[in-house]
Amino acid sequence: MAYIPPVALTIAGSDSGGGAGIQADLRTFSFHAVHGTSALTCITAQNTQGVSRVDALAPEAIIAQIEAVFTDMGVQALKTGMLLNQPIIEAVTDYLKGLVDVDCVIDPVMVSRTGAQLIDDNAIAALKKLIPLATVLTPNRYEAEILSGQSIKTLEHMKTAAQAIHGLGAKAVIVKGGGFDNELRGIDVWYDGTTLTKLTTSCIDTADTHGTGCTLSAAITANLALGHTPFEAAKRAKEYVTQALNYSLRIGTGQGPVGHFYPLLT
Ligand SMILES: Nc1ncnc2c1ncn2[C@@H]1O[C@H](COP(=O)(O)OP(=O)(O)O)[C@@H](O)[C@H]1O
Ligand SMILES: Cc1ncc(COP(=O)(O)O)c(N)n1
Repeated sequence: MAYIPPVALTIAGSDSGGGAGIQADLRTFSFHAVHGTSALTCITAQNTQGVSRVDALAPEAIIAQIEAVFTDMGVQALKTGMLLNQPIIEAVTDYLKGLVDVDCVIDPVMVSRTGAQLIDDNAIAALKKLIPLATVLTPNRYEAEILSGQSIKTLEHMKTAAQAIHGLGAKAVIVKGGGFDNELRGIDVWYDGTTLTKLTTSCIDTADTHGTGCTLSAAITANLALGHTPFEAAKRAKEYVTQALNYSLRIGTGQGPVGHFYPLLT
C-alpha cells in the first residue's frame, strides 16, 4: 500500500550515546508515524556522563543537507536543536527565513540540565535572531534565564520569563521545568501572547532524564507535521515525554536516556 506520510526535519547535533540530539529526534518522529529527515550540525562524543568532544560541520555542509531535503520532499514541520556556533546559526537562520508554510520548533540548546554549556558564547546573540522564526520556542530553565535576563526560581518567575521571551518574537514559548529539584520539576509554562498556562503531567521520579528536551521539541514537531495546532502539539508532546520518562532506560554510569520506544513495551 502506498502511504504518504507527514515529513519532519531535524537540524541538530549527533549524540554518540543515542539519548539526545538527532538520535532522539528521529526516534521520536518514528514513534509518531512521521518520516524523519535530518541535517547534522555537529558530532558530539557523548555518553550518559557528558560531552567529551564536539566537531562542527561547515555551514555549507549543513545547508546542503537541508536543501537536499527541501528540494525533494514536502516538509510540514522542522526543529532545530544544537546549532553550536555563530556561523552555523546565521546560515540556518538565513535559510529558514526563505521558507513558507513550514512550522519551526526552535529548541534554543545552550546549557544542558547538568549545567554544561553546549554552544559558544557569541552564538547566543545570533540565536536571538533565529527566535522570531519560531512557531514554538522551548527553552529550559537555564536557557530561559539567559534569554529573559532574569533568574527563575518560582512558577511566577517561569511565567514572567515566558512573557519576556515571547517579546523576542516567537509565536509561542514553553519554559520547561525539568531543571527544578522541587514540585516544579516537570511543570512547563506555555505563553502565546494570549494564553498563559501550565502544561502539567505527573512528575516522574527518575535520574535517567537524558534527552528530555530534544524529545519534547521533536514530539511537538511531529505533532505539528501531523496537523495539530501548536497548543495541542505541545500538550501531546508533554504526554509523550512523560511516558518516555516513565520507561527511561537504566543504561550507562550517568544519566540514562528516556525510553522513546515505550509504546513497544506497554
Ligand atoms: N522528572 C520529570 N517528570 C516529568 N517531566 C519531566 C521531568 N523532567 C523533565 N520533564 C519534562 O521534560 C521536558 C524537557 O524539559 P527539561 O528537562 O527541562 O529540558 P532540557 O532537557 O532541555 O533541559 C519538559 O516537558 C519537562 O517538563
Ligand atoms: C547533540 C546534543 N543535542 C542536544 C543535547 C541536549 O539534550 P537534552 O535533551 O537532554 O537537553 C545534547 N545533550 N546533545
